[in-house]
Amino acid sequence: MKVQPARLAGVKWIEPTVFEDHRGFFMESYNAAEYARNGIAATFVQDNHSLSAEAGVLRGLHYQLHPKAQTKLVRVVAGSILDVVVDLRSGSPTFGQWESFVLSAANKRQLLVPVGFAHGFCTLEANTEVLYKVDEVYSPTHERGIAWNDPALSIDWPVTNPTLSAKDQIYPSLSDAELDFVYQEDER
Ligand SMILES: Cc1cn([C@H]2C[C@H](O)[C@@H](COP(=O)(O)OP(=O)(O)O[C@H]3O[C@@H](C)C(=O)[C@@H](O)[C@H]3O)O2)c(=O)[nH]c1=O
Repeated sequence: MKVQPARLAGVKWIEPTVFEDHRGFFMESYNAAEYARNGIAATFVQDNHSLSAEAGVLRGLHYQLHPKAQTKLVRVVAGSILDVVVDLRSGSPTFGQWESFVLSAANKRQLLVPVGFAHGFCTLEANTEVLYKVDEVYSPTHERGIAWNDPALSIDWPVTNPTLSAKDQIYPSLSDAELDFVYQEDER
């Protein structure tokens, strides 16, 4: 596997080793020891799987507060997404900045989203399935969000009129969001 640091410190772009043959392919989509050797030492406790039926479904921007803050390891097994992370860490040189990545069933890439980031994605194809591991369980009382279209973020989404959940239509802007993340110098 290859792991590359993203522009935003702590975010990692992962290229698994894929073995292709006449039957199709095989890959280790996760291996605790190998990922730890590559600097991804989270202990994952929950696996999530979502299907979005149409292109232009946007889920986000989501995070959980401490003590239920989550590291996420994201991949796509059908279709494709534009995956977006936003730095929410107080004291970070890149606070409020976003970065995006295309994850697809075809490219088999994974994205490591550390604690301290809001996460969201927009589907680029119908019937897109996203799988992600998290290192803290879901906690509705700690769940928070930021408006996907906050002008202060000005994220370059692939659609202007996405399909949203009711919850995602009323999240506040970054300036009004409740945050409890602090940037640590060693977060590379
Ligand atoms: C996230 C989550 C939701 N649920 C339930 C709550 C709700 O009834 C239903 C759908 O939840 P949501 O609308 O929050 O699902 P969704 O909008 O897909 O939320 C997800 O979005 C992406 C971008 C993330 O980063 C995830 O962490 C998560 O927040 O599933 C769980 O039971 N466990 C979970 O871990």
